[in-house]
Amino acid sequence: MTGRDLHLIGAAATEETGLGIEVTGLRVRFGSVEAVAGVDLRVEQGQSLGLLGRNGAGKSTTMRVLAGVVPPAAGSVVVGGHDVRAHPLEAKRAVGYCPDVGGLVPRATPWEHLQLTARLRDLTGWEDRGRELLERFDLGDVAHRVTAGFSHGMARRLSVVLAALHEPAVLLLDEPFDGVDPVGVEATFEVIEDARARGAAVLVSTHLRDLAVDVCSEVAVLRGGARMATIPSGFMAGDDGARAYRALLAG
Ligand SMILES: Nc1ncnc2c1ncn2[C@@H]1O[C@H](COP(=O)(O)OP(=O)(O)OP(=O)(O)O)[C@@H](O)[C@H]1O
Repeated sequence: MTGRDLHLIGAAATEETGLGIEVTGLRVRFGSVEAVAGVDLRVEQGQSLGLLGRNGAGKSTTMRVLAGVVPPAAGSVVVGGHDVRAHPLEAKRAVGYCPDVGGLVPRATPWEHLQLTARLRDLTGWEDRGRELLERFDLGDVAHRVTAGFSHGMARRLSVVLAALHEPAVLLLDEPFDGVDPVGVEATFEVIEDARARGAAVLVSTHLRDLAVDVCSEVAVLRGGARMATIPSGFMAGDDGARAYRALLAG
């Protein structure tokens, strides 16, 4: 069975179970700032959606709600079939989350991060996959070096590895390409394609429109905390896509 076959099975399963990502009318407020002002998103199993928008558009806050880190003020958020408000633990279990910043323990090595992730998620028999992911992201040689001295790109790559380790039903990658070299970008593409092939829903927040177009079936554009449009990624490609994107940002 090929990855494409699995992908199609995943897509068919969505129609029956409604798993994936479903966000309706999401609102988040920090004091007087309305960070998210009514966002609707839907990502089917086996699909990947790119989240684009200017600084402060609400992308990371939306991601944090999906990951169970920030509570929604209003709206409905369902990940992997679990409502984040009604079933927060089940929702968190379904998700693999690469935050935009932080998340690593400076005194711990990549291998210790994997051990901690595995323990928190009650994983067994994860070691081969952990080793394979570290090699794929060119982190094998530093598997036992503390992360304190890691470059920004190395830390980004490890964060993607940790998000992907347990093969989550919902993969959330916030700025996974930021400062990452071509080897890391390629490895992240592979992780996204693998996730899609086994029927996971993937959400990728990035400022890199070209990479979003390459790896996502659709892109959603946020502006001022609200969703302006969700469109097939092909319409965002090339010079025409750049013009369309600028028009959506300008309103
Ligand atoms: N913890 C917080 N406290 C106060 N305001 C916040 C907090 N987190 C986010 N905000 C505000 O919410 C808005 C949306 O921020 P968010 O980080 O979600 O945007 P973003 O689209 O991810 O931006 P960027 O592309 O710069 O990462 C911004 O006005 C930001 O200042």
